Amino acid sequence: MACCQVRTYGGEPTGRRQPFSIDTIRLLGYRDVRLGRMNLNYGVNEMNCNQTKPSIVLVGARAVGKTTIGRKLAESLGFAFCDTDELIRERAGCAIADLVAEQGWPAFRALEREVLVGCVERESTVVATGGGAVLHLDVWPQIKRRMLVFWLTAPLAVVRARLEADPHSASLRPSLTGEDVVQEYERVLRQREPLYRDVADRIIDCDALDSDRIVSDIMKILVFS
Ligand SMILES: Nc1ncnc2c1ncn2[C@@H]1O[C@H](COP(=O)(O)OP(=O)(O)OP(=O)(O)O)[C@@H](O)[C@H]1O
Ligand SMILES: O=C(O)C1=C[C@@H](O)[C@@H](O)[C@H](O)C1
Ligand SMILES: [Mg+2]
Repeated sequence: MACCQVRTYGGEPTGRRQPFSIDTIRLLGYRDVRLGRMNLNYGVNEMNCNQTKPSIVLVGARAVGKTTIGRKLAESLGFAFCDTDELIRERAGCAIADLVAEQGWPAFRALEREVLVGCVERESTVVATGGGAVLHLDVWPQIKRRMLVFWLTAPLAVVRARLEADPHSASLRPSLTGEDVVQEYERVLRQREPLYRDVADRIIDCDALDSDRIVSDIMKILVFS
């Protein structure tokens, strides 16, 4: 029986974070929680002992595959799935592009913040976030106390191609700056990369792999007892 969950922080005493190995931690069905060697030195944060299974949050740039991977990962884990953009659409009662056109990005970000805060209490859930969810700096410490955060990355060319090919891009991903969406992509990504890095417990380089392969790679990281 599980008694307590632990969360490890990868990183050096300097504060510079590194991806760490959570392979040795039985995060799911954890009868026996052990810490990787490096983590012993760098701090352990006890998580809520009543929580049954730690939820997983996916962050990353637009069109990197958070929704696609998140849905499949949830299925593989037997977890619930939720998507913050979907919840925002439900609350707004319209497409993201219409919300932004009518009320502007601040209205979208306000709803996004509410939805993110609502996700903090979710158990046994995979949460796919929107590309800008990391902008809500004050919410992430709460999220990180209870959930594992995976940052999905892929080469710029791969993501740009998906962004252009995705028929949902127009309604899901209106321009953030007034520039062409593909043009602004690289600059926005550069600005946000430190934020993704800062919240991430683990970085998943999706490269141009198919989604089943990415899910199976993530499943291998999560060790079952
Ligand atoms: N591994 C993959 N291989 C090929 N196509 C993919 C892969 N992952 C996602 N896609 C495609 O890329 C597009 C964007 O994927 P998805 O909507 O999952 O991205 P996202 O990260 O959730 O984007 P957003 O930040 O806007 O929510 C979709 O058309 C999806 O089918
Ligand atoms: O990168 C962003 O800021 C966004 C990404 C999408 O997932 C949506 O959340 C919305 O279009 C904003
Ligand atoms: Mg998405």
